[in-house]
Amino acid sequence: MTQNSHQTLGEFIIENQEDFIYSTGELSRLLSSIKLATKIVNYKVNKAGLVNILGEYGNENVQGEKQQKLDVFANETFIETLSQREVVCGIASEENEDFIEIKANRNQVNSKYVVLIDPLDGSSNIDVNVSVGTIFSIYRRVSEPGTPVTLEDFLQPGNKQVAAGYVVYGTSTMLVYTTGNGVNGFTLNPGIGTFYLSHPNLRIPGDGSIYSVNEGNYVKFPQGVKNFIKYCQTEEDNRPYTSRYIGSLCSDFHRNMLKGGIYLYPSGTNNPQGKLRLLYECNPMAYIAEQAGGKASDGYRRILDINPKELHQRVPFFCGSKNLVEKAEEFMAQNPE
Ligand SMILES: O=P(O)(O)OC[C@H]1O[C@](O)(COP(=O)(O)O)[C@@H](O)[C@@H]1O
Ligand SMILES: [Mg+2]
Ligand SMILES: [Mg+2]
Repeated sequence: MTQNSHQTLGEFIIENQEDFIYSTGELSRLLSSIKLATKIVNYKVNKAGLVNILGEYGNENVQGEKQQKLDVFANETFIETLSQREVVCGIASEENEDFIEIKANRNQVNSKYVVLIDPLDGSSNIDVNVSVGTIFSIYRRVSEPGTPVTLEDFLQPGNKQVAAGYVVYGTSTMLVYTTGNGVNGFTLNPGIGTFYLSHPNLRIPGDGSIYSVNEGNYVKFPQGVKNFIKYCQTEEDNRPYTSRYIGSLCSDFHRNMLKGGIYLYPSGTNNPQGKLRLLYECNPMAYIAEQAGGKASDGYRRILDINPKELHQRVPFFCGSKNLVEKAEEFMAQNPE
């Protein structure tokens, strides 16, 4: 792997494509298209209040959530940017009920990749100028190229991902991704419109003193989670830990990756499967966490080994520093649901 701190994302993608077992340059073109779509979304996010893109769009998505204008803009931007470049044969998105087969001139796009995407993560923070993100997950299709794309091409376990990443539109805009050879972070220089390698070889500290969970749901949590939160708050050893919760998965995950910590979105009496979606939120973040030395589970099972059944299925999510996730799992095992 070649790295120098002033390397651009474009150079990094090209210079490291040989590390990718299926390397033909196709994945590099796909990653470059995601980079382009990210810049277009970033341009809107940064001046959201000035360009009438705050507030609700007026529709509900398949999750029953009110779509924000920026959800729709980001969704359309990623779908258009990837489709026009014929770098994917199919796209599944949080904002679309079904997957989209990409056709060019009515013919099947001959790409071997499908992408699953959360175009705008942390939607509840858009209107209040708190950082939001984008999450993507890439697989090789399982159906034969040239044949219709199938649901099976998307319902693959996370351990089959060939690449995954997220973007944080925060104080600066960062894109963090992996193709299975470690995790690297790039910061956008808005003046030039170029991403530069700013965080090479990211590693999550094994331990940490930050826990991120919406404690407003405390009474609905499983006993194991309640006990883990009490453990974090107990004055003992290097505890109590610090509670930090932004309410944007990308931003909470990113902070915990840099500082050490755990993010939890457990099941609750109101949502037995939790809130986060396995395919385009938990799998990509779990792949990045593991590639950076961290861990991700649903409290019991490794997220990446879960066999998906539905496009928008949800799973409880425990992710971050290895020792903290294992501690939380200990409490879950002591109080099985
Ligand atoms: O407001 P809650 O229930 O704590 O949920 C916050 C979580 O939901 C999400 O906003 C879900 O993602 P979307 O915004 O993409 O739907 C996560 O980013 C975040 O961690
Ligand atoms: Mg999300
Ligand atoms: Mg979203």
